[in-house]
Amino acid sequence: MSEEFVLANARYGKDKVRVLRVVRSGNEDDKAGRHHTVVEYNVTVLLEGEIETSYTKADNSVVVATDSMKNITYYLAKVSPHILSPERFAMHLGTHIVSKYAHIKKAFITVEQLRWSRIVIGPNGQPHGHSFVRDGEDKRLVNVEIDGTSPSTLLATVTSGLTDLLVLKSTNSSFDSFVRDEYTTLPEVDDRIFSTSVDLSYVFSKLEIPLPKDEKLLELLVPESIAEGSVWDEEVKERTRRATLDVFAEDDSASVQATLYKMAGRILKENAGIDSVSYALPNKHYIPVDMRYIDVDNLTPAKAEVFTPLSAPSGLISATVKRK
Ligand SMILES: O=c1[nH]c(=O)c2[nH]c(=O)[nH]c2[nH]1
Repeated sequence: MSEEFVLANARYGKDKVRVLRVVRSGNEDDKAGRHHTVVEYNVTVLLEGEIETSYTKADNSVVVATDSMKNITYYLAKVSPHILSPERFAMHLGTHIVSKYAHIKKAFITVEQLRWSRIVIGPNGQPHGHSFVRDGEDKRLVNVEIDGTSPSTLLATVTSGLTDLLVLKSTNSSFDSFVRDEYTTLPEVDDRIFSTSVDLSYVFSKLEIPLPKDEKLLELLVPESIAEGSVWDEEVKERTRRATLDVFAEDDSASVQATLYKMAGRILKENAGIDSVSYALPNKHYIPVDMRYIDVDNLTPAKAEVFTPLSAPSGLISATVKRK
């Protein structure tokens, strides 16, 4: 009798592979001249392909162990010339796995990069050669999908962005003219605090990577097209973070929705290689304290100076903006 169910989809892999990589570029013999760069990544590797029988027939012959995925991640962290760019490293990892295992058709690589910024020392602000500071809880987040279903090329979809960028502005934010009915208790305000924790992601135009013929190259390094690709350069990261902060600070905000749309538009204007931009912006409410108990006006927007953060609930405003 045939079973009454089938495997609808399957994807598996390793999560939270934590890696810190030191890149040494100065004169190591001279303690004072040592110049290092560090990156810290949390990597997720997930695979799809001809792996059904591992679920349906207990057939482990199709299983690349998740432990091996962890080992490949460490190995490429050691040898990849792309380690300092999370986008390129993720592409290297994904293309390496899909081209090495014929029955693995797709790789989904996520790289979360934690902040380690160079410490600036002394009165003249000298960047230190090998000391770093966690100067923010925001993270860079990169998702790469490598599609190896076609025989001669790999198709890469690269999504990049940031999470947990906490911002607050203390004026130039209003919210009025919204629906008023029997459920409405929120007063209209021409001035309020606007605070959010920015989650931003943007999708680059798809990239075709021709499979290199040289086995060695495939084994060890990335296809040239990744190395040459310039669209993932640091400048894009800097421009998108800058656009987010600039627009947030400068906009005379009519709502989170309206500010979000302007941020996304600026990113699309400034970055030709980006096809669409998504934001998720929690509206982290700060409520003026009602001080009428002591006959003090702290509620009129212009007089509101003491606020209390509302940990929950928060609004959650999200949208994707794309080119026409
Ligand atoms: O900018 C805002 N957008 C909303 O949709 C909303 N809803 C709400 O209660 N406050 C706000 N603020």
